[in-house]
Amino acid sequence: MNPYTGVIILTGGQSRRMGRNKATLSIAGEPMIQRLLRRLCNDPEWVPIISVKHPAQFHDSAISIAVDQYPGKGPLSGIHAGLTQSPYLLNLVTACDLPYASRCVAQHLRKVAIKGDFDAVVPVSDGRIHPLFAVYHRRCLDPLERFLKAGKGRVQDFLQEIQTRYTTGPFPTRAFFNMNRPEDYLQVNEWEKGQS
Ligand SMILES: Nc1nc2c(ncn2[C@@H]2O[C@H](COP(=O)(O)OP(=O)(O)OP(=O)(O)O)[C@@H](O)[C@H]2O)c(=O)[nH]1
Repeated sequence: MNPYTGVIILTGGQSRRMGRNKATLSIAGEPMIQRLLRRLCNDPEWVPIISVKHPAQFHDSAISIAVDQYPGKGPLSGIHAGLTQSPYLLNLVTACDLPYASRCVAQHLRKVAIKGDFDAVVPVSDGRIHPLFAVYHRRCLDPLERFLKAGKGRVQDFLQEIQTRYTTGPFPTRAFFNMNRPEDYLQVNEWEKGQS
């Protein structure tokens, strides 16, 4: 198996609940997108692809950008764009609002995907599935395209149409903590203060 894995970082959301762009929220002086690049892509075998709604949203000549082809369809649209752009068979998809996204978890998901040859490997923690920190095989692209063309958009529904493996870990605390609202961001800042 090719050792390279795409890391598709979804940044094309509207951040309505947060009220400001979650991809650029700063944690200990570091914007979320940079934090994710550092945490997940500090090994050359984990190659970032930034999934955006508009090309103007992010620019870095060293990083591949994937632009939504199904605007308004939410995270699945970003996953579709990322998989279209990715030359790799296996791809970690991550939301941009996960401050404690963990490469150990990503590696575990990748191993499970390789061992069982699944279309997607999705973690389950505290009884909740986390499809926005999950590994997707590139062959999800065709079924995903059909799904989106049929006007559908719910991630959970899509996972039922492919060979999805759910895995329960154990996973590190907070690995799937996501910041949707200002109070979640405040909570992360409190945790970070406790670290210093
Ligand atoms: N590329 C792309 N990413 C998206 C899209 N919608 C959501 N995302 C990303 O998917 C992840 C989860 O998004 P949500 O928190 O469900 O939605 P959101 O639009 O960011 O936030 P709300 O407006 O508060 O629902 C985030 O990383 C978003 O940036 C989209 O249409 N395109």
